[in-house]
Amino acid sequence: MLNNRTLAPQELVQSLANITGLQDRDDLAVSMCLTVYEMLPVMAIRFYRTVVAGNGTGLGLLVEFDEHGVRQHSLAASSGRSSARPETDPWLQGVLMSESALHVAPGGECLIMHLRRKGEIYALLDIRVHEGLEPSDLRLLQGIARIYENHIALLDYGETDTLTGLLNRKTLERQYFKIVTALQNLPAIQSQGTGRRQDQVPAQYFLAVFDIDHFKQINDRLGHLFGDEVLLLVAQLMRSSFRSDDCLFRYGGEEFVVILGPQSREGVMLALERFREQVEQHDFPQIGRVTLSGGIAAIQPFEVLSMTLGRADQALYEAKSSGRNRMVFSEPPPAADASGSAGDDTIFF
Ligand SMILES: Nc1nc2c(ncn2[C@@H]2O[C@H](COP(=O)(O)OP(=O)(O)OP(=O)(O)O)[C@@H](O)[C@H]2O)c(=O)[nH]1
Repeated sequence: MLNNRTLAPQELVQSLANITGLQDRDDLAVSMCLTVYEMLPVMAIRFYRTVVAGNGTGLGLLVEFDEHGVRQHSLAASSGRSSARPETDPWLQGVLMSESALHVAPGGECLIMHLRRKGEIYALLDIRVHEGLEPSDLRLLQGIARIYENHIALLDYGETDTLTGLLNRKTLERQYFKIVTALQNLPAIQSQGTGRRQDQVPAQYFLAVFDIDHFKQINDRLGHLFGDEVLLLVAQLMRSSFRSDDCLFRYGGEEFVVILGPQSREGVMLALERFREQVEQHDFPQIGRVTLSGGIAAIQPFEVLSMTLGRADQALYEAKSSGRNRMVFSEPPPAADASGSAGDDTIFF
């Protein structure tokens, strides 16, 4: 069924105000779809997020909007990894590779629009219409897309650490809360699953804390500017070493946090060891060799951030006191099993 509604200007402004009032990117995607659906004569809208797959960039369906209402697919911890099936439509894949921001299918009944973030394609909006949109509708659509992109840029600015460009401490709290909420809802998510093997994702998330070894000596010997340069280089090494859907934070000073998952304990240890070795082997200008130590804790569904951080910190302390330049796993809290820990279970989406 075609949505023939045309919004009055005051409703339009209200809709746009709603978009710019949101901080959660998943809610933002829903609000964006709702606005377009209400504003233009469309039949259906799909919002895809770009996801990094093994062999390049793919698409994950995040929101579907049509006459039946809205269907939102879970993203794994909002990390950009869609739990929905990956999109394999060759036309959509082609659009993803293209430079042009707006694509109209022959016949005009399908429009795809790029949504960009930091110059890269961040999402695709797939709009199905009964007949081609008017030029004025297209301009309206492009305007909404600009508002969305500008708002994402502002969110990015508020969520990142100015020196390293990594996510900041405030964002860690929000991200952590999202993960534990998803883990707590695990049984509900499981019951909605298709049960297909390829839809199964290991349910464990991990939090790792790193601290640069003897960083004070670097500052004392060469000055804070050199110290800052080391922080910057470590952040760059983090970006190149970890997967793009791992969440990287500067926690404060020379402490960094990574949230990894869903992953196995072995996979996490492998990733962290690889990063530790990369830092150890990197030639830091004027300084030479820099090492770091880390502590890792599995995130428990009913544990608050300060407790998980506390366990990771304790493991970090052990890494420091047993010689530095190493990663140490924290043991789960004694009550973990009784509290509904996901353990080695699987999240079904
Ligand atoms: N350059 C720079 N230094 C910082 C920043 N934040 C914290 N520091 C410094 O980081 C140093 C941390 O030193 P310590 O906590 O004693 O630890 P460490 O020297 O790394 O020793 P270990 O952690 O035990 O290996 C202090 O000298 C802080 O002043 C920053 O943003 N820039």
